[in-house]
Amino acid sequence: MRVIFLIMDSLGIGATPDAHRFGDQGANTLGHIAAWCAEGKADVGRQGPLRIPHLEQLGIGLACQAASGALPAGLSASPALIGAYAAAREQSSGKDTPSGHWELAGVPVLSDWGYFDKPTDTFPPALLDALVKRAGLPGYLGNCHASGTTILEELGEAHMATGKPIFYTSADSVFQIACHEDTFGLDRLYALCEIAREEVDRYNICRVIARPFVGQDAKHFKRTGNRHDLAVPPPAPTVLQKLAEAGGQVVSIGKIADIFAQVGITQTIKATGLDALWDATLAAMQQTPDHSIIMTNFVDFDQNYGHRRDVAGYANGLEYFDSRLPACLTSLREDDVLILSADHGCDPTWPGSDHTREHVPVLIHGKQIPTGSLGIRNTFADVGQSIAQWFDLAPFTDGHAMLMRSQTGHFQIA
Ligand SMILES: O=P(O)(O)O[C@H]1O[C@H](CO)[C@@H](O)[C@H]1O
Ligand SMILES: [Mn+2]
Ligand SMILES: [Mn+2]
Repeated sequence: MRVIFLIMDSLGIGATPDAHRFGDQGANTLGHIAAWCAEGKADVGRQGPLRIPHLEQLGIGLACQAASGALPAGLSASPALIGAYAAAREQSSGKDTPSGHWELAGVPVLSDWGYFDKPTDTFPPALLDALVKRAGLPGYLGNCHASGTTILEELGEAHMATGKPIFYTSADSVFQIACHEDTFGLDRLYALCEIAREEVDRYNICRVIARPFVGQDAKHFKRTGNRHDLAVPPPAPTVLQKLAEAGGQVVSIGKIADIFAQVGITQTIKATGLDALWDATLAAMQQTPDHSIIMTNFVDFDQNYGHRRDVAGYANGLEYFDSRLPACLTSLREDDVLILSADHGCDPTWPGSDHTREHVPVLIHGKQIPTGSLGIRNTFADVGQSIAQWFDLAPFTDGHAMLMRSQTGHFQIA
């Protein structure tokens, strides 16, 4: 058996009961995108109601309805279902990318991360001093909460002129560093991030993120695919690590290896953009042996559309993603299982530029997988627990398997 595990980064399907803790009551990434499309408010580069027929057949509309009480506008109430679907709630304390991925892989993060809360003068002086000293910097810019593209427009030129890196953060437990690839240098940025990783450990920060960019001036700055995330390792063995230790293959495509701090990954494939991520995923499906997990993170939904509050862009991305699904479905072997899910929401119609606390879809398809509802799941860890059961790995303390696999490879709703 192989599991093809595709993460549509930030594709939430409706606020969770605890969303008020985050100011996210009423958020609904998929629901609001579909509504805007149906109202003709997302006609840039595409037109009209949201068209995602293959995701619909996998149950995404019904999962959104189960989570939010409403079917996304334009989607069918009775699609010709080809899989089992659920809506899952996050148990982890944060709504960040690593927490979401780790919980999906069986390991929720119940402790709190450290956060840099203040909107300006954000970072502790001791941290800033240590970075300037250890990295031999002429100073720094930023030191605030910001959207990563807005801050380039504001400070990118000053950065080029002074050589001072741009430090910023968000509602997530992150320390982000933006530097120009040519004037500052990519290797220097990565080296600076390594130092920062050591320095932010004492603040219990989940990730340092290198945010390299290119371009001559504020109007033309563009972030590149050389983004690099330095995460702390997951707090306990994930299903990836368990399978790798049992001799299986774990293929990371895109950001997955970074998100898991390389733990439990046996092969890393880099790719940038929805098209290249799909190409790499389909190629890996041809080459990867039995007893393996292929896991891909489709970051564009989050990074290019969700955080940018770009509804039309998000809709366009979803329609493109959907158009690549048939090739994936026909590449599935007899006992392969395809899982589509997300790590948190990032509603592009929501105020600000941060993630939103939402249910995520869990869409499971395979030749042996029954069709129907798997209900509302109280933790994303139900996904990791299921995969562990399928591969006959030791069970997790969190989560309940959603579908049980018998010795003969037959699946049954648990
Ligand atoms: O605004 P940009 O730089 O895309 O950053 C976003 O990406 C980070 C990682 O997901 C989030 O914490 C958010 O700050
Ligand atoms: Mn994410
Ligand atoms: Mn994000």
